[in-house]
Amino acid sequence: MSGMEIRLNRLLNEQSGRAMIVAFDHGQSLPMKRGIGSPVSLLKKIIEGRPEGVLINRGMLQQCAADFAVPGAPQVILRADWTTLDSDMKADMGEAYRSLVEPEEALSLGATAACLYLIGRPKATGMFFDNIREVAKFISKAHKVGLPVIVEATLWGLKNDDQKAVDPLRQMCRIAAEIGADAIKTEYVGDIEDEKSLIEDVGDIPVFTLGGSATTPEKAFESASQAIESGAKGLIFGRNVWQAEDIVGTITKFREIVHQ
Ligand SMILES: O=C(CO)COP(=O)(O)O
Repeated sequence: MSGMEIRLNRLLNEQSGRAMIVAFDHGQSLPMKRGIGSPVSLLKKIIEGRPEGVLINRGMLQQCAADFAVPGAPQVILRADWTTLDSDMKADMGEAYRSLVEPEEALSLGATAACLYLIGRPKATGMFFDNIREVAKFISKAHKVGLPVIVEATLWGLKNDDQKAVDPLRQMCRIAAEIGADAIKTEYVGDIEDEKSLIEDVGDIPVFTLGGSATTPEKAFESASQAIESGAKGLIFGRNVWQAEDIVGTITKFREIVHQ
């Protein structure tokens, strides 16, 4: 077993073999809702809920390194890139993608894994060429130092109307798997059989489901359950966790769904 596999398995719960991961990497690419408080106190609450991992950017990891250094703290998944996700930013500067952190830096910052976007169907087709090359290069460098890479395969490009269209999304996930992703992060497409087909099509690597914008707790819990029923290895949920009134209680509920 390689260092990469050892690190990837650290993300999984020892009983269920699955993971509830909280994404808190939004501030780098999206406007944050006013009044939700300091990112440091939010991150401390997230850590208190004891998810298996937290997806964050370099800056917040630097500010909260001590909280991740205590025994039993969640594993760190470092967001290693940036893109224009916000519609105002897209209107202002167009679609763009850059990787920001090298695999060696991710390791030295304490990351167990890194996460990078692969954004399907941008209007600016050149962006996809850059995106796929940068992710593939990152994977090849990361594997030299034993760092697993989660590729976030999406249809967030401006050419696309339906971000959950199963066949083009299945293709994006397959591309991510083919360029060497160790795990995939992608949408729950809203139908268990469709999601199963997408998960099956990437082979043997784990697929984690992302959350999307905040909805009612009932809807978020339902789509989380369906994603797990489809065969997802876990959740990487953000706004439905840290925009909730009771962050720790919400993580506990998602953990029950994932580890049932
Ligand atoms: O994809 C994510 C951020 O990287 C997950 O966060 P959301 O659940 O808020 O969409």
